Amino acid sequence: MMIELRQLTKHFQTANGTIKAVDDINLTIEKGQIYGIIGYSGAGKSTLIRLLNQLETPTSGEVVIDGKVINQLGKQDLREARQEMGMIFQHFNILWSRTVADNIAFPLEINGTPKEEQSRRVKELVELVGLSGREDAYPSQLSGGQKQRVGIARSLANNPKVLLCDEATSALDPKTTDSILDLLVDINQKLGLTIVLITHEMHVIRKICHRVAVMEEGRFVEEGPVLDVFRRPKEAMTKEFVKQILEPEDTEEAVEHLFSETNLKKVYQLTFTGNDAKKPLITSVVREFDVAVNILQGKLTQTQNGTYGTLFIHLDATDEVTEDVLSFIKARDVLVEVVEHD
Ligand SMILES: Nc1ncnc2c1ncn2[C@@H]1O[C@H](COP(=O)(O)OP(=O)(O)OP(=O)(O)O)[C@@H](O)[C@H]1O
Repeated sequence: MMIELRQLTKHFQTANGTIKAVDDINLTIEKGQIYGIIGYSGAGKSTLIRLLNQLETPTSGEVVIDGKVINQLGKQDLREARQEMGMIFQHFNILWSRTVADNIAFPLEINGTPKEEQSRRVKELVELVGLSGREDAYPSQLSGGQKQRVGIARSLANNPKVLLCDEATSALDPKTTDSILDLLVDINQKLGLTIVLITHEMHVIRKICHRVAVMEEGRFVEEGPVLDVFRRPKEAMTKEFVKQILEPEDTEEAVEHLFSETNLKKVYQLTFTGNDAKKPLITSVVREFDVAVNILQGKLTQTQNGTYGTLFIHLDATDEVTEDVLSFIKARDVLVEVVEHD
């Protein structure tokens, strides 16, 4: 395992009393995992991520990174341990007076890496993050996505084992967000890097995380594989986040609309939870059975663990064939519910 938090607590004393920013958190993150922590503003996410690299020291508890209890290290050892953790930020934290190449070289200069080695490493990193050709540009000449690519390259300069991402895409538009998230997955796979990210956007969790924790008032109210949490959100807060990507009200409205526009009496709602894809399933139904399948509406979303979402279909077949088709679908681990018009 790469990261372990043991009864981790951080309290702040303020004029209005004690704030429990992080309150007795236990967590294990495996090597190579992309771990997401989601919560609203004030939940304690920033404090938690800052505890991971000791920008904050805990009130009590332990932060274990790659076998070392880093909140008990002396200065020199802590400096070394920190080199194994890169961090990227919402507002990029890049140096405006330096070129792309010199920004990326900065951490290498600081730790005295020889010039030649610096140039070699910068070239590698520029390629890795897709900035070839922009080495001599200044930050003001770059788009937001490119600035974050510089931030990512710089954070990787010292070959860290862990990358911490603090709302790394929150300042970017949706398309740029997706390209940066794709880059993070690419780096995770190529380098086997463990990634911990904090966000208030479910889309980010959905797109790249393997596991997620939902944080509220310093605690994790829910934790697990992304798909399990999507499938069975237990807490009200989690349901709100899951809604961000599934919008069930829209679906209900759409079905009402469907019934009012057509004279259909019965449709089937298929819920996919981690299956490969809808297409092969529907194609094989049509091949195997004497049935016409109308796909009425659907919202399917890809996660790191498979497809999640719902599809509304209408079947034009005899009752017997319909029964067989439904059994066939259910046998493929798809939940089937009947929606009837009343
Ligand atoms: N240095 C500090 N001194 C006092 N209180 C603090 C300090 N840092 C954070 N807090 C408080 O701790 C709580 C958690 O803050 P934190 O910034 O970790 O939350 P967050 O989930 O990251 O929210 P945001 O996204 O707004 O930063 C808040 O109530 C905040 O006001």
